[in-house]
Amino acid sequence: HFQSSTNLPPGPPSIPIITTFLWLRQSPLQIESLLRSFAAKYGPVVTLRIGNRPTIFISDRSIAHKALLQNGALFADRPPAPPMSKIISSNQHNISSASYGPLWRLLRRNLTFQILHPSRVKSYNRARKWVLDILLNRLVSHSKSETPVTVIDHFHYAMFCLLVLMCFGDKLEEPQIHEIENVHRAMLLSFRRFNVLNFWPKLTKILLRKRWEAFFEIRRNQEKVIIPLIEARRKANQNRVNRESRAETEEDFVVSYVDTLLDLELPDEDNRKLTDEEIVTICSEFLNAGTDTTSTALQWIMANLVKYPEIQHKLFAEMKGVMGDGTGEEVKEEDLGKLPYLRAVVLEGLRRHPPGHFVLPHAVKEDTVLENYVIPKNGTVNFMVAEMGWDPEVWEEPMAFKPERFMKGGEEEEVAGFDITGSKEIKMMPFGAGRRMCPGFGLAILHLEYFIANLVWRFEWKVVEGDGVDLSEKAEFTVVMDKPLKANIHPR
Ligand code: HEM
Repeated sequence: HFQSSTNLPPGPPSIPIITTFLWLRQSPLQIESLLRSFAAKYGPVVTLRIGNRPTIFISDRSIAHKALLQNGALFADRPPAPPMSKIISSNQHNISSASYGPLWRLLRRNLTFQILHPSRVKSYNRARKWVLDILLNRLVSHSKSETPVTVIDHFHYAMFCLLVLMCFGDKLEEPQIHEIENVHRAMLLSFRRFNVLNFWPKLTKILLRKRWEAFFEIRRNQEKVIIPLIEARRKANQNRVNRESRAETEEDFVVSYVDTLLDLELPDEDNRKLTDEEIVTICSEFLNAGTDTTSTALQWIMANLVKYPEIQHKLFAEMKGVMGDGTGEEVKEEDLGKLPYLRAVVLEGLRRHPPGHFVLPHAVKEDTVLENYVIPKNGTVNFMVAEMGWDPEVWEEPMAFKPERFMKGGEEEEVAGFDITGSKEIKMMPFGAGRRMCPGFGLAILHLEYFIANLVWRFEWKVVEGDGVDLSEKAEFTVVMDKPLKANIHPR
């Protein structure tokens, strides 16, 4: 039908400004259940109008595969940033918001090849050990009090430390890390409050002038804390002729993300260098992208290990098989590859409790046909991550937590063969899929495995009698536990 091939995907009729109000007032989880009911009514590709852009949601994994993998280049763009995000992203000069083009490619390649390359990731092992010791010491001193420990703040801090050390060099001390954390937290906490500024900037610049000022103040504070750190790396680097030779001469010199950003030249902008403000933006993207996501996943997984002691026991037994009886020692990174059940626990955690229930908004550069619908270039496209991983056609009892799915005899290929990038078929997509897929997925899995292994190796995690483990969700920056995990921990 010619008619249907020029149509937007179906969706509820709406008066734009009302949907926008609803969008702002409802919690994202309410939106998600609303979307589920729309999908039941209108099918797997649905249009909503938010602001003045048609927003399209895709809930079906094979359509997602068609869009993100088979037509990857068409669906790899991002929509223009709304006013507030434009400021936070230095006018879309970071990886997650840059439009699909040379700047995005440069920044993404820099992260992938300079920082996330396995040999470079290895060079951060001292940082990981340092942070693990901080975390374990905090837990050991807590366990002496014999009261339940609420873990999320500890997990969050540990992940944040790790990324700060990768970002600014591993010579920072805890007080400096706290300072960086404070300015970032201020920005994240205020997101909801500032969201309204995105929709009616002209109006809100007058009506909500104080709110705009508060927002600028938070951004300035962030720059005040981060720019001196950038300056310090710049000075340190000026003394060297060649960083690689320096790495050889100074045994403990570790290349940081900032170092690599200082070297970049922007191909589209007369090969200029990044400004300090842009570097602040890109560093803060790095810290934000990897902290809440990973610590949320860690909390969900530990919650399931507390709730299902038999799974925890099986995991401990697997480690014992590799480590022998040497309790007290840590599980080393080299050992992680010998622990398939550990990997299965992590994958199952990411499937059942993906930290983000949506990817970041995508866009197409040209009107594009998908499933006989037109995806318009002035629109936004999103994918329902959680739905994809809960498809009963792929997963038996999709809402159950069963790492055995990923082991021999389970419904999936074994962990070693499981393709989290979904290149042939999308069965879950906690990291997205295709060209915009999370570049940090390998690092995230390493961090999860390393911490889960050591947390379980060092302590037995037990449910708090009478409290249980409540797996209800709450949407914040990521989808977190509504009742944060509390557990009793006993040194093994
Ligand atoms: C469990 C942890 C993590 C999860 C679940 C996660 C998930 C995601 C998702 C769903 C996206 C959006 C994909 C899309 O728009 O199609 C994304 C993008 C991104 N993530 Fe992650 N992520 C995690 C950890 C990390 C880490 C550790 C880093 C940094 C090293 C990172 C850096 C990024 C960046 C830079 C992007 C933007 C990619 C682009 O637009 O090209 N993430 N992530």
